[in-house]
Amino acid sequence: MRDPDLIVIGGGAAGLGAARAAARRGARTVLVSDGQPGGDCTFHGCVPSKTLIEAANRGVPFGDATQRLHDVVARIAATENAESLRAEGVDVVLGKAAFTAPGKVTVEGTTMPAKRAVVATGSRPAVPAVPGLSGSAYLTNETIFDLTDRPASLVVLGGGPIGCELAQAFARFGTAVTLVEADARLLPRQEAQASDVVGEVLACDGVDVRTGTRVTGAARARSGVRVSLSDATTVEAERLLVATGRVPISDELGLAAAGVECHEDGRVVTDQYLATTTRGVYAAGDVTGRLPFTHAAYEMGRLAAANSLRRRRSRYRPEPTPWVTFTTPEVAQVGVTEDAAGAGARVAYLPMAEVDRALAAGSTDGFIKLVAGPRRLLRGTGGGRVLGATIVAERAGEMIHEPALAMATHMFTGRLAAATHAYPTWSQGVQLTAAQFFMTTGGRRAHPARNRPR
Ligand SMILES: Cc1cc2nc3c(=O)[nH]c(=O)nc-3n(C[C@H](O)[C@H](O)[C@H](O)COP(=O)(O)OP(=O)(O)OC[C@H]3O[C@@H](n4cnc5c(N)ncnc54)[C@H](O)[C@@H]3O)c2cc1C
Ligand SMILES: NC(=O)c1ccc[n+]([C@@H]2O[C@H](COP(=O)([O-])OP(=O)(O)OC[C@H]3O[C@@H](n4cnc5c(N)ncnc54)[C@H](O)[C@@H]3O)[C@@H](O)[C@H]2O)c1
Repeated sequence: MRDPDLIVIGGGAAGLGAARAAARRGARTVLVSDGQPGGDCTFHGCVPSKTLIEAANRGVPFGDATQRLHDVVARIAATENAESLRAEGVDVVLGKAAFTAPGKVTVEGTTMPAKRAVVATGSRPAVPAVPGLSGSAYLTNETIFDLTDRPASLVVLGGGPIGCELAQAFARFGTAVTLVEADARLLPRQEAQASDVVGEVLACDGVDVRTGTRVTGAARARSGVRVSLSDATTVEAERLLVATGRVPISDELGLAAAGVECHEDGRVVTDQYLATTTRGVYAAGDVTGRLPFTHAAYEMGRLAAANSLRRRRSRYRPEPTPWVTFTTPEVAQVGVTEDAAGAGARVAYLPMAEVDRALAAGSTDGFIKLVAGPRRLLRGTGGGRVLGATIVAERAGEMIHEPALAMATHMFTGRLAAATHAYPTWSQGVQLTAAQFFMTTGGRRAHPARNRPR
């Protein structure tokens, strides 16, 4: 076989994005993956978690839900397997890759020349150093989707997206769930008001939410596991799920041998073109520590591969990338939050209780918040360009794409306000919110952003 033009290491979303983009450009592309292509998203992340969440919301019993989960994973994995990738022009090598020198990659004892490479090795669960935890048979996202029987009780460590999504899903299946979060609020990376709504709905679902609380110890107990908390209480449950963040997979890759530098916490150092510190080597996805989402990983992979193969490179622009936490209601965000908005920014806010469709659906938890820059032509009145949005609503994951498109196209809020939206849709709430940059509507008007310290 002739030498590859590009070697992609890792078969998750970032690796798939990179390999497909390179093959489409006619480059001889080799994808090295130490498991079936698909990565975390397909096998241990988005796909199984969203299948489980949908089943829980529709009242499907746990046993049927896990069967459905395996079917859905298999169907999606079949679109990404070695055979289908070969049909797209990508050669797949199954095995663990490592750099042995600049321009050289070894896979299971065979060395390949790698004048261009994309590192897309993803991340693994971060497990806190808590006495007794390692012996407590804890679950992570790599094992929880293999459960066949519903646990009667579950302690979830970590109130980020994984913790909140799965705590609610298991509570809806009938498991008694305790959710422990070290920060003062759930989903600490999102708007504080979003955390409040999610805390309230989880409590309504029967989840025992303990924020501002750390785990100080864990031990096996007759019921399963006993967890000691920093507030001097203990919780016993059948199972324990650790969902306390991620660590990039950059060790055991021989990156130092290739001159590729990493930050202290393992993130591969990349510049605005996703280039690493070694010429010809790019990185994409979770391993970079940039936006930790499937669609962002895929886009980074696509761009990294294109940049490695062409002279005129493009910058990676993360700002208009939306993300969604799939609780009920969903929490969706793009761009800046009110707290992070700069001077001159204005904010429009609308509770879902004032959106007719939400009233009709009897699903009024949540709000829409739009952040816009200054509009100098209108002397600061009116809305400038859309800088960010947070939407908490039953269908927030669908609604966020309008503000995301506005950001991607540098749109002014006036266009959102002026475009006729169908009545009565959830998205009409976005139009009503945007209108507040121009007039008082329903007694509400956009206000200067309040930058609150966290
Ligand atoms: C429970 C859960 C739910 C999630 N839900 C969502 C969601 O709803 N929406 C969303 O956008 N994101 C979600 N995410 C995040 C998303 O899964 C990740 O951001 C995404 O998978 C990152 O893709 P990646 O390609 O960077 O890494 P990965 O998917 O981790 O892929 C990396 C691949 O590289 C392989 N690899 C590692 N080292 C080597 C080596 N030396 N040689 C060869 N191969 C190697 C790994 O085995 C893996 O297959 C979720 C994550 C979790 C854990
Ligand atoms: N819908 C989605 O897009 C989605 C869903 C799930 C996961 N993900 C991604 O997967 C990654 C992992 O998710 P995650 O929720 O594990 O990570 P995370 O880092 O977002 O959240 C982890 C949470 O655990 C808390 N924590 C850390 N140590 C703790 C301890 N000892 N005790 C109690 N709490 C502790 C942190 O304060 C944090 O709130 C994230 O990057 C996330 O964006 C995305």
